[in-house]
Amino acid sequence: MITSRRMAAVDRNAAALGVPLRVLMESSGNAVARRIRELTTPDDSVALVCGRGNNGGDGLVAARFLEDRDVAVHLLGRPESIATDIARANWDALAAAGIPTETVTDSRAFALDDPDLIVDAMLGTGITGDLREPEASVAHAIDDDGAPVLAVDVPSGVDADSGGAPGAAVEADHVVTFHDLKPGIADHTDVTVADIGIPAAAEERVGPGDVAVLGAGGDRKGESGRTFVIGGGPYTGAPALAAGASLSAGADLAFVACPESVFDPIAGYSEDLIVQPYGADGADGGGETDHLAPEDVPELVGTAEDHDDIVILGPGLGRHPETEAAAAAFLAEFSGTAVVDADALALVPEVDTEATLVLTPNRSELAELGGPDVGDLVSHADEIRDLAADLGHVVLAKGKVDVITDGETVRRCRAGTPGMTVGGTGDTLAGIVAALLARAPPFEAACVGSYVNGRAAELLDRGDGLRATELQETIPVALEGGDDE
Ligand SMILES: NC(=O)C1=CN([C@@H]2O[C@H](COP(=O)(O)OP(=O)(O)OC[C@H]3O[C@@H](n4cnc5c(N)ncnc54)[C@H](O)[C@@H]3O)[C@@H](O)[C@H]2O)[C@@H](O)CC1
Ligand SMILES: [K+]
Repeated sequence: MITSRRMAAVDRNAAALGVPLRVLMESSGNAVARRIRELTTPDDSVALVCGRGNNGGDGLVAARFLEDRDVAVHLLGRPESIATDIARANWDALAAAGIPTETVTDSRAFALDDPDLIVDAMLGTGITGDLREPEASVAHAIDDDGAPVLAVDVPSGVDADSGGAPGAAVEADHVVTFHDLKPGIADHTDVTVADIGIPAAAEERVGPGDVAVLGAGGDRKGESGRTFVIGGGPYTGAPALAAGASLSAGADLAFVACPESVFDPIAGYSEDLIVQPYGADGADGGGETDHLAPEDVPELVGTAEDHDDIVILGPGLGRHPETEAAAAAFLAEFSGTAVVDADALALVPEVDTEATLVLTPNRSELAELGGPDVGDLVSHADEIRDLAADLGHVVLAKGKVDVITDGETVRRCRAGTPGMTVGGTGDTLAGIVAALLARAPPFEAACVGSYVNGRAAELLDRGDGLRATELQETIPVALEGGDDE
């Protein structure tokens, strides 16, 4: 089953893999023609009613494959108003081949010549709102005719996702849909799902299509979030990189909560970051602390939850026993959304948490979480999926090829360059994922985050000389979908 939004991502990914929509439409139209042959005898007449979008384009291609048959092509609207280049090219191809066509500019002039089968190629997944004219009147005319109806992709007027048909809609006897079943027609009695040659990698690999549909339909659609990095102590660069990358990926504000001892260097990196020191008086009131400790936790949880911040827990925290106890206490008490990275990861299996987490382990951290200790993540993807299911969190395992899983679905992401082995690219990834968590569900944020981080490195074109700080320049370009492969 596939939603229209996911289908839009997949067809864009297919194009990036060298299989453009024009090629897919050829397969779709061919599949429709094959089903028409199954449903009719050579002497039967077929009326193809085509809209001005790509659903109509499928019908026009089908007509070309049925040149030997008694076929009438009705285009709803003037040829100049055909909405897509591919559909128009297929209209021109019919004309060039001398296949007779008819344009319907007024629904009152629409007449069927007693066909044995009507093909509804008016509208597919591109419908918005109720059927307008002339489509609404033509839908009634099709129903009134009484001939059997074959719908292309979905019956026109029916929402492919919900199955709802608020206004007029075609009642189809048969449906040919493409690539995968659409939820809105799952209960239809005669649906043929046609394989149109979309490569499996277009679904399994994260690609530009996933970026293109991001945010449309997410849980927290349209919101730009605040990122709250809890990190730093023994290290100072990691939390600053994570916070900076999250700003580049669209967060409105990025805070870093760090021990007082490292306030100065972290605050000195960038005027864009808001640095909030904790533990100024030390655990026992005697001097500043240099690490996260359990007594800092209630205030951090309170701050993050009060502002609905997306937390990044871990970058540069180190492994002081008090820090580990504090990170575990944070996870136990926090009920919001967080990316857990670096030293904080090892604590996740020990803690019961209500928080929604995206875990971003590298190879050794994955092994510490209970996952496989391997370089080739892809051939151990099932184990990583099972780990994510056991933990109940999204896992983004970082490797040459990243493996991302919510415990059910597994995707992989090959974006990136060899130069990304440089320190800090894991921190930028955590920052990007945090920013995306404000606008998309966790699995989607993790998938797209992996792609955007890798793509940002590709766009820099630095080879081995990559620096993680530079990614902040190209993250926005990668997120815009600029320079699609
Ligand atoms: N996504 C894919 O991978 C593929 C899609 N294909 C086809 O492309 C279709 C989607 O094409 P499009 O996105 O061009 O969309 P459609 O062809 O479904 O509809 C778009 C057209 O309908 C008009 N329209 C929208 N709402 C309307 C309404 N309520 N009343 C009247 N007119 C309305 C628009 O102005 C536009 O001209 C799919 O259903 C499928 O048939 C296939 O060709 C190949 C593969
Ligand atoms: K249709």
